[in-house]
Amino acid sequence: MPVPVSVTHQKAVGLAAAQPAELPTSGSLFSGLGRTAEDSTAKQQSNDAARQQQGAAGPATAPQQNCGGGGSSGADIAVATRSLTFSYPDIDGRPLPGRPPVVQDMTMSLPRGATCLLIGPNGAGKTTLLKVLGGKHMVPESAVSVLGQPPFHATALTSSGALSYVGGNWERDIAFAGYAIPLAGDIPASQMLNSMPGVDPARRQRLVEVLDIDPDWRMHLVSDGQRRRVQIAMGLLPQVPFQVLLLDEITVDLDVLGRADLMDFLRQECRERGATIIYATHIFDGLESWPSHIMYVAGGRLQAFAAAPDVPELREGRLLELVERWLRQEQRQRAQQERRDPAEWHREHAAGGDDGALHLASFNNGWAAGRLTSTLKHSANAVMRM
Ligand SMILES: Nc1ncnc2c1ncn2[C@@H]1O[C@H](COP(=O)(O)OP(=O)(O)OP(=O)(O)O)[C@@H](O)[C@H]1O
Repeated sequence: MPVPVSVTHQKAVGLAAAQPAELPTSGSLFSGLGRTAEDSTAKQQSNDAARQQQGAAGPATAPQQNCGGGGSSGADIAVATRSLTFSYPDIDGRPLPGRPPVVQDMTMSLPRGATCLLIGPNGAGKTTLLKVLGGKHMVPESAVSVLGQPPFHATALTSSGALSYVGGNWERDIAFAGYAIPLAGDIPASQMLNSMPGVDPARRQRLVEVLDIDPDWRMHLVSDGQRRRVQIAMGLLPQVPFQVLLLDEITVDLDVLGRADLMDFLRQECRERGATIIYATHIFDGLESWPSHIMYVAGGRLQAFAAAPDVPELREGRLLELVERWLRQEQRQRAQQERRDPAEWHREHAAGGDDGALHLASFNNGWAAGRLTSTLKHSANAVMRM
């Protein structure tokens, strides 16, 4: 039986819970700022000092002034990565040949109470990053810390509901029927919502109201957006309300009102309880005032990470403009890269980076049963290759 593990880079060692982030914020990515990581850190330290003077430090306000955790204690950090690198494995457990890691050398930390927008083009690695943070893929214990613990190894984090990942469509693979079959049994919504043990009835009722769920909905007759509302409620219900919530474009099917109410509710949860949310999305309208932090990923790398007050476009209601500029820039860079010598590109990426020493910590994270045809395409087995 293959053990679910992953292929990682050997640089990922020694995450201390209270490590300040190496802020990858780049001045050129934020208009009118010219701000460097050092500037951000200095500003943050002065903000921290001002907060101490005012005696106003607390989980609800701290993230507004705290980008990467510099100046924060370990207990204040909700999510941290250090040199996090992750590759999906081929059928033999080794990285897919010729493909760079999907997440590369990512170092950051996010304080408790933060509402962080995760932005990036299609295929940037957002879902993969959220799944790694959500404990769905194994990486070295030293590479990721959520609430002070490695999320894959500390299973109580996810089983208790303290760490929750809500993403993708509510679907599953069913043998002989196909992949990604929508979950659509003839089950009333009320039965699903009541099936979770130990839930505070007031919280359940609140979620039903926020998400405007009709308990009489039958799950095989609902629309995509209605199914999504129940899915989100189930993700937010557990007995221990989330401390860290990872949302992977969950609002895509929701109407404008449903989305606005949900985002308000989530921000309130962070302010009142010091919970932390990372939200990956491609829909930006009306989100300018939502995030306390903004994180931009492209090509598997963290390209920018900033506290909201440091991003003029957020203050000025021009988030969409900022994202469009980032994506166009990424598109241009990708086009240039593709024009480069492909052999050189292959050597650089397949070798796992500058030192060329890709370390196979372990194999077979993405258990490949049933996916033989897709994985054989990359296999060294010439006879079976499609
Ligand atoms: N199970 C998998 N096996 C191999 N490669 C994968 C797997 N899942 C994703 N990838 C690859 O990883 C890369 C990043 O995918 P990911 O889904 O994390 O991107 P994303 O930023 O969430 O994209 P989108 O915005 O389109 O949802 C893509 O190149 C994708 O092909």
